[in-house]
Amino acid sequence: MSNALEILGLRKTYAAQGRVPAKEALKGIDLAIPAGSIFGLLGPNGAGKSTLINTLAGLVNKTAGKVTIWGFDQDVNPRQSRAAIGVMPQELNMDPYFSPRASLEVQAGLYGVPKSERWTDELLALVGLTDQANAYARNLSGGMRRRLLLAKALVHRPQILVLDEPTAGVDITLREMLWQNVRRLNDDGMTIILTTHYLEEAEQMCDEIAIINHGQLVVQEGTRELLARADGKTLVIDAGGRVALPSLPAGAHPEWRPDGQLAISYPPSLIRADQLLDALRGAGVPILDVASEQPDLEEVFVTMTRG
Ligand SMILES: Nc1ncnc2c1ncn2[C@@H]1O[C@H](COP(=O)(O)OP(=O)(O)OP(=O)(O)O)[C@@H](O)[C@H]1O
Repeated sequence: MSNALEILGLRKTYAAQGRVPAKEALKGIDLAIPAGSIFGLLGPNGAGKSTLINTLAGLVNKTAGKVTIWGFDQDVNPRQSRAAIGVMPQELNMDPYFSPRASLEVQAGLYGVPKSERWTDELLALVGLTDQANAYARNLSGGMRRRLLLAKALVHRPQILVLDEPTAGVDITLREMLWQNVRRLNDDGMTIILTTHYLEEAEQMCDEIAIINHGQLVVQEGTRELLARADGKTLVIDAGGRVALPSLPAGAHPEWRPDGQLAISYPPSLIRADQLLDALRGAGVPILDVASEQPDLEEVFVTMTRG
């Protein structure tokens, strides 16, 4: 399987309700998600990310387009395509009287997982809920509920795991635990698709990223290639304090930072770092230390979703 998921011409228009007009949330999305990847789906608020994910999960009926999950067309083989995907939703609603163990058993029943193939205890251990296995869900903290949602998404051992904002509002310990789990599942071959508003997290976790805006795909690319699109780097120099600067190659912008460091931003497509260093050295500017800063995903994201 080369692509875990293929989406062609996906459209979704929410019907008008009363005075609320119809809303075209997805305007023809094409997307191919490689099997085995950790794939980030990014976009500003209202871009259509949840609509897309809910379409994959079968929670939203698409208006048009074709969705193929693990080789199964969603409309032709709904059962197989549903079995290949597990979704951890954003909302934390759950039955207050079900224990984590009972929730997982019910979920496994819904997916038709035979008793002999269930892995409830392993799942509870995986998400760190062994001690709470028999507690009422209403007594679980927000973080524990989130972990239970992750376990629920995994009961039928899907090939593809979709995480909708898995770390929104969770503390750093839980966030790390979630990412450890995600990496472990991915190492075992599971394809991971996630949405997040934390771009640093996407930069660290994702092999490939798609950005959507106003219901349209803006870009889909490897994380490294996407970062390389931003033609801006910064050379940060410790000159031992503020000194007079020579004129620098056109396109370079020097600036003194509050900590006394000299930051020169420049387009690497036009200027090489050694040209800047030569110009400084030639003018007798001391270079006690030097570091290079790359643009981050945040900058690329803002540029690509502007307007
Ligand atoms: N059930 C619905 N009925 C009508 N309109 C909807 C419905 N769900 C979403 N929308 C609209 O569709 C658009 C896309 O919403 P969606 O929730 O998919 O965006 P999102 O990218 O997930 O946003 P966020 O980052 O805020 O979660 C928005 O304009 C939203 O108001």
